[in-house]
Amino acid sequence: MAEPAIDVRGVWKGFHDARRDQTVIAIENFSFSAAPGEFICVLGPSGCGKSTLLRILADLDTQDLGEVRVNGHASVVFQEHGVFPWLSVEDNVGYPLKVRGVGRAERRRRVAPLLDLIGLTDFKGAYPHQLSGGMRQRTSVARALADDGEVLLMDEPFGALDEQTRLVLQQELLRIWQDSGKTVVFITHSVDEALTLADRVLVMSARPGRLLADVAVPFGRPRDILELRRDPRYGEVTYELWRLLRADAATSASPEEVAP
Ligand SMILES: Nc1ncnc2c1ncn2[C@@H]1O[C@H](COP(=O)(O)OP(=O)(O)OP(=O)(O)O)[C@@H](O)[C@H]1O
Repeated sequence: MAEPAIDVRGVWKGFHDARRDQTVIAIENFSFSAAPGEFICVLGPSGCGKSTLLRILADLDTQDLGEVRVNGHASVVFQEHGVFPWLSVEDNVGYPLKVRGVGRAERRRRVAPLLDLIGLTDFKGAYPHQLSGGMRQRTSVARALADDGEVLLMDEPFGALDEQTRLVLQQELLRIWQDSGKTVVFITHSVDEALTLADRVLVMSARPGRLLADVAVPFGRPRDILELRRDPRYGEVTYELWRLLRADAATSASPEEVAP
């Protein structure tokens, strides 16, 4: 069997809560692995530790316990504010190349097909404040593609967008991913988004984040994200994921959260 692209074993992570002078466990004994080219969605309620997990995978934070192996370079797309307001679209996308010392002419040459891919060629000279939210997120995705890691880590990249823009970008992401062979870890709190995109959905419990279930998504590829919703299995898996989340919410509410 091929070596996993990502291997996470028994990861724990806590943060010091200065107000209460105690440690809050954000991630509890979390393990999973991803095969090269697999699309994994991590689904869980707000505050369950999804971003923390992603930051650990991206090497932006370290776990307290456990092992994390990411094979190759990881590129990251954040939820919002992922683009530099003082750079044009073209310079935002080319930024990772600049950091590596790639000269201006070569950057332009490499960025051009990416701008084309995300449909922003006509806006390459625009600045983020002149763009819609969807265009900014496209820019973010293109920048991660310019960075060209074998692994793409995405932290709720479409969370702040309206439903229609979100669907368009999901379909685009699937198309780009399908041709790229990249391994993707995509964080979301949307059941629909997870089912639309993923090969496997890792369901996280409410804080502390534990792996509740690793659910295989039964739909083939390539996916038409509208047709998908007509598949009778769509309702079944949606129900299964909601059932897991609801059962966890019922058992994990802290006394102060359920107190009248
Ligand atoms: N730097 C930090 N210092 C202290 N506590 C933190 C820090 N980062 C995260 N936490 C805590 O860890 C827990 C998990 O946070 P995290 O941001 O990973 O959750 P999340 O699932 O990504 O949430 P959301 O879906 O709302 O973005 C939360 O209780 C949060 O308050």
